[in-house]
Formats: sequence, C-alpha cells, structure tokens
Amino acid sequence: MSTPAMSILSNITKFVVNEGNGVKGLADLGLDTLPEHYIQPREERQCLISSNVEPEESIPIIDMDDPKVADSICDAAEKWGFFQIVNHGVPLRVLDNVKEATHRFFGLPAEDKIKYSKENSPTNSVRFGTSFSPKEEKALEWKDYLSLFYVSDDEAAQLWPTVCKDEALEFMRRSEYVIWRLLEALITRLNVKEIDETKEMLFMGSKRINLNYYPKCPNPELTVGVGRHSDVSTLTVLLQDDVGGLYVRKKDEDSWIHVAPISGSLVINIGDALQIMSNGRYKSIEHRVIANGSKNRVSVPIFVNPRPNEIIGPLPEVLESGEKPIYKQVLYSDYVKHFFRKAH
Ligand SMILES: COc1cc(/C=C/C(=O)SCCNC(=O)CCNC(=O)[C@H](O)C(C)(C)COP(=O)(O)OP(=O)(O)OC[C@H]2O[C@@H](n3cnc4c(N)ncnc43)[C@H](O)[C@@H]2OP(=O)(O)O)ccc1O
Ligand SMILES: O=C(O)CCC(=O)C(=O)O
Ligand SMILES: [Fe+2]
Repeated sequence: MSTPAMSILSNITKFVVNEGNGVKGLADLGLDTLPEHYIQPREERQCLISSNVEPEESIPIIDMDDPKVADSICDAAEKWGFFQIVNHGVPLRVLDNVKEATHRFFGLPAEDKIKYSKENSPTNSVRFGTSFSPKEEKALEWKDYLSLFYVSDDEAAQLWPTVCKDEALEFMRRSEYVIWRLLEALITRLNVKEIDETKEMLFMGSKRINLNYYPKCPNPELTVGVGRHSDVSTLTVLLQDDVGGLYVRKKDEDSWIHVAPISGSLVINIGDALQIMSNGRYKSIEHRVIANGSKNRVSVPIFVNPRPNEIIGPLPEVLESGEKPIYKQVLYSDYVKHFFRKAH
C-alpha cells in the first residue's frame, strides 16, 4: 500500500522545489529518515568529526563601545575574517522582531510561499527558494530561504511579503549606522580617507537581506544546512538565533570553529568583494551550517555589496605603496552570477 509520504518521496523535487513545500514541508511530514537527495558526501560533513573542530577556540567578540574598536575590527578582519559585535546599537526588539517574522513567513502554507518562487515572483527582488542551487547540486541542502534585494522603501512596501516586510526593513535601517562604522574602520587601514559617494556605491551600493529557515532534521549527521562557501559581499551582518550550528574555517587550516550564539550580538564577516578590494589583506573565510536534530533554526544575513555595475579590483589606495595587485578587475554582477550558477 502506498502512503502520501511514500508518493512525496518518489518525487522530492516536485514536492520541495516545484510545489513550494521546501524542506520545512518535508520536516512537517515527520519523516524518521533523511531522503537520499539530502545525503552529502562524507567530506562535506567533516565538521561533525570532532578532530576537525577546535572546541576551545572562538572568533573575536568586539565591543563597539571600546575606545580601541577600530583596531580590533581591522585585526579581526585580517586574522579571522569573522567576528561578533556587541553594543552595536541595533535594538534587541528589532532583532527579536525580524526573527519572529522569519518564523511567520516560513509558517505560511506552501501556496502562499510559492508565489515568491523564481518562476512566480512578481519581481526579481523577491525570491523564495530551497537549498542553494537545486538544479546544480548533487546533494541538496537542508535549508529554505527568502531573499529580498533592497531597491527602495516604496518597492519593498509594495512587493515584499506582508508578514515580514516591516521587520526586515527595520532591521536593515537600524543596521545602517553600524555598517558605516565598520566600513569606516576597515577602509582607514587601507589608506582610504573617506567614504564619498563613489566609494559608497563601490562598498555598499546594494543590499540584500535573506531570511533563512533550517527545520529540525531527521538525520542531521548526514546532511548540511548550508554547505561550505564564502560570501560574495563586501561584508555580511548576520543575526542568528540561540540554536547554534554556524562553523567558520580557521584561516589557512583545515579546522572549524563554532560561532556560539551570544544573545543580542551580530556576527560580521568579510566577503569576497572586500578581500579583492583590500588586495587580500582582509579575508573572506569559508563557513557552513550544520543541520539540527532537535530544533528549527533561523538566521538573517544582510549582505552589504558593491552596486552590481561596479568594477571591483584591488583599490588604488592599497597599491599606492608599490604593492602588486593579486586580483584582476571584474564586473561585480558577473562575479555574483558565477557564484549563483554553481553549487557551493
Ligand atoms: C540561497 O542560499 C544562499 C545565498 C547566499 C547569498 C549570498 C548573497 O546574496 S551575497 C550578495 C549577492 N549580491 C547581490 O545580490 C548583488 C546585487 N545583485 C546582482 O548583481 C544581481 O541581482 C544578480 C544576483 C547577479 C542577479 O542578476 P540577474 O541579471 O537577475 O541574473 P540572473 O540570470 O537572474 O541570475 C543569475 C543566477 O543566479 C540565480 N540567483 C539570482 N538571485 C538569486 C538569489 N537571491 N538567491 C539564489 N539564487 C539567485 C538565478 O536563479 C540565476 O541562476 P540560473 O540557474 O537561473 O541561471 C549565500 C549562501 C547561501 O546558501
Ligand atoms: O545561517 C547562518 O548562520 C549562515 C548563513 C550563511 O552563511 C549565508 O546565508 O550566507
Ligand atoms: Fe554565508
């Protein structure tokens, strides 16, 4: 006799991707084993092997009220590429609201979420999806997401999903000041004097906010939430909840460090665009998220990016002293398209 769950398992792509149920839909079926489509190659699950994890280590925690904050930010960007900030000025209420809004969006029925899939969305700026690049991946990732590209408040008011737009916009708005402070500190060490209009477009001319949902998983040890990748942003401001599971690669080593959640903090990481513009001084570090066997997890990254039509390359200010460029110039939107068109 065939059950509804058996017929779903016989066509996972239809149920998860095409019908908009996502991995949340699969998790809600109460499966007790992971569908084979999600089984990752052993080497991609390595960070679950304790010999590769450094339990004693943590990425730097930086107090934004500390008088030496600028040096701490630049040192962390050079040595770790990742750090957490506290006393950053984004109110706790704003952080809690956007996490709640994320749960609200993913709690919607599939027929409401599918309206925002690549095929149905009324705009390129709003996209609901699952895994990273399901068409390209040999094994899928245990994550659903809503990706919101910021064009203007008016566009967001009209087109972003009602259940989460105000909270996502408020998080973006209230993070602007800390993003400026971080970038000002980072560029000063690169010999750049100020963020004028041209530099503003180059460093932060576009922003995207993603709402990520990682449902409880029947066999977390066999899959990943997000596979190993580095972000293509200038920098990323990440809000995570208290579940944990984000791991960061230790620079130049094959070991991984857990980013333990700290209530009220934000995780900051340098992205590829800033690694390139700093001629390799600041590091865009690989990271990944494991799946969790007992809890649903949400996270909300704000990707601060160059404007898509910017040409990015090592900054002239960095090369002034005679340093040789180690990266070519590239059109930023080409770089991003390349990133999205292949699996992690
Ligand atoms: C989902 O799991 C993720 C996501 C991430 C994300 C990290 C980041 O977003 S970092 C910041 C990205 N930078 C920008 O958004 C910069 C500004 N945007 C652009 O330059 C453009 O919007 C564009 C992203 C390059 C898209 O340009 P467009 O001309 O519209 O090109 P398309 O042909 O439509 O798209 C190319 C290709 O990418 C896929 N794609 C586009 N947007 C997204 C998205 N938000 N999420 C997922 N995939 C996207 C699109 O479907 C196309 O693929 P095809 O297979 O259809 O060719 C980090 C980690 C994760 O796990
Ligand atoms: O969920 C997380 O903690 C990290 C997500 C991530 O790396 C991304 O969306 O780029
Ligand atoms: Fe990331």
